[in-house]
Amino acid sequence: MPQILVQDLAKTYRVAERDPGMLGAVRGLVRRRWRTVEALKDVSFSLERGELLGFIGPNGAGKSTTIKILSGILRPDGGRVEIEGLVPYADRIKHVARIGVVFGQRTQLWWDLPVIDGFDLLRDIYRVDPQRYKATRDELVAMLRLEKLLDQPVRQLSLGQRMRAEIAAALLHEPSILFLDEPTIGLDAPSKLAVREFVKKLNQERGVTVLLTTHDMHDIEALAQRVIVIGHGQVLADSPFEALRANVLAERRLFVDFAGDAPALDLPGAEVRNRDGRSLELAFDPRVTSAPALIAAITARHAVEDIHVEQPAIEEVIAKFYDLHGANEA
Ligand SMILES: Nc1ncnc2c1ncn2[C@@H]1O[C@H](COP(=O)(O)OP(=O)(O)OP(=O)(O)O)[C@@H](O)[C@H]1O
Repeated sequence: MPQILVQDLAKTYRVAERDPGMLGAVRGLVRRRWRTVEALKDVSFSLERGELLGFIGPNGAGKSTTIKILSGILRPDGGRVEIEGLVPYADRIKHVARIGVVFGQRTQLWWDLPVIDGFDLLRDIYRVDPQRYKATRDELVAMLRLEKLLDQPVRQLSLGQRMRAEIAAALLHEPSILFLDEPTIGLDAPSKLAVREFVKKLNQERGVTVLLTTHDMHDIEALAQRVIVIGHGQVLADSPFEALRANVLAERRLFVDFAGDAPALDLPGAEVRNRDGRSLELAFDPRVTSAPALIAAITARHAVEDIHVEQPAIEEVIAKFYDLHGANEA
């Protein structure tokens, strides 16, 4: 039995419609019109203990809705969810003791309280054994470099500092599963790296299962062994990222700087993408030709100063995938 099982999950929201202007607002008070939004149609996947899953999709695809259902905040309209044998929305109290949740855009700490007091409150809420709590807290404080922040009210923390405190807060009761909804949103580069490094360690050394949603493809590249892409309320892909790349945008790019002006080249299997002064950019499909074959053909006929090969950035691969599935912003 997988640790997380999701089958045919469906969730529809009812949204009040309003005509524009003041008159529309008044009319809306008297007679409401409703529209439905199918956030999830039939989402199915499962996760084994210790996996680190990147859960991605364009804006409005249903990622947060899925996390809210998995964490027991929302009840689905259809389908089945079981996490360690519990149904999150039905067995909420038992369930929340086993999971940690971080929503990048919201805080679970108390805005006006010093960080350490918020931690202590969570200890009481989760009824964590005091000795165990102290050991876990001190370890998290050291790992996330929170020592100097403990006495500061949460509202005084920078975004990056707050995010580190939020992650610690979500882990004080030692959950076996961590849901991270955009944990690096708005963070500067060093803070992003710190969060990534911590999440990786938590997963690899403690075996905590992680489900991560993010729009930052570098998070995915750095962390996720497996990626699920959702769009239109459905799972569009579920595979290791490299398999997705191979299916979507296998092409490689060859960048050549010539000793003189870049020549007009016509090489089988390669297409000139850009030619500018002495530089040339070629795109090629590695299943058709290879970088060494192209380099050999070019250097046999032309004096070359520099040459390197790149693969398309992960953002490009994902953008192309959304495009192919007509899944841009739902
Ligand atoms: N409380 C709500 N009431 C009405 N509609 C909602 C509500 N929450 C989400 N939706 C709608 O459900 C759909 C899925 O939203 P959700 O927040 O799950 O997407 P997401 O993939 O997390 O998007 P993003 O990447 O923009 O955060 C969207 O069309 C959204 O407008």
